[in-house]
Amino acid sequence: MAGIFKRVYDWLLRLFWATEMDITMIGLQNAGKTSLLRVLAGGEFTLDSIPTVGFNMKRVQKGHVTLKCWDLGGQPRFRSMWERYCRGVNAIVFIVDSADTDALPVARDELHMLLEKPVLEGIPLLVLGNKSDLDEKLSVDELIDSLDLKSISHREVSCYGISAKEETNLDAVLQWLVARASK
Ligand SMILES: Nc1nc2c(ncn2[C@@H]2O[C@H](COP(=O)(O)OP(=O)(O)OP(=O)(O)O)[C@@H](O)[C@H]2O)c(=O)[nH]1
Ligand SMILES: [Mg+2]
Repeated sequence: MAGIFKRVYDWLLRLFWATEMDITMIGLQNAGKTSLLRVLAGGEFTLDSIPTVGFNMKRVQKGHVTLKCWDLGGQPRFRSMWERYCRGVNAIVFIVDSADTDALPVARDELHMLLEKPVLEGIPLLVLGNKSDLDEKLSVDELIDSLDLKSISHREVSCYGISAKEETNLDAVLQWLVARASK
């Protein structure tokens, strides 16, 4: 019975208070952006995910909020597009493979270079250390240090550990994003 009330309540919220927000997901190749988006959108996790060429877009529904998620290719040849797709969005999600310590210095440099662009000033940033299911993963504190997140100013910054594979902490990700819908 409670389930029916919840569905009717969500439907009324959507009807009278529908909100759409833009989210851009960036990060180096193989971080797990496309895998995360696929799982958030209700799809299955696959180990043989194909590298993104250009970008991919999916809508994710969370209550009355529709998250329009732009998932960009992370290979070097696509990184020059990141800035364009980050302009004017409600939040930027930067994803790293938390078990790939060799890639972190490059990820840090790419992130800081992007955030220096004046046009992106103030846009909230959510950093996700993906693949927390792997033994070699770094902790959130280690990620904050490796990516030098404490030096970032003039914007909100949060960092979570997640696993797209095991669907760990994904609800916290959606809640964080939805809370930035009207900002
Ligand atoms: N163990 C584990 N593997 C993951 C996880 N998320 C993604 N992967 C794997 O990591 C690889 C890369 O995933 P993608 O989602 O294609 O990575 P991407 O960031 O979209 O890569 P580009 O599109 O090239 O930028 C795939 O083999 C995925 O199966 C995770 O949470 N845990
Ligand atoms: Mg991809």
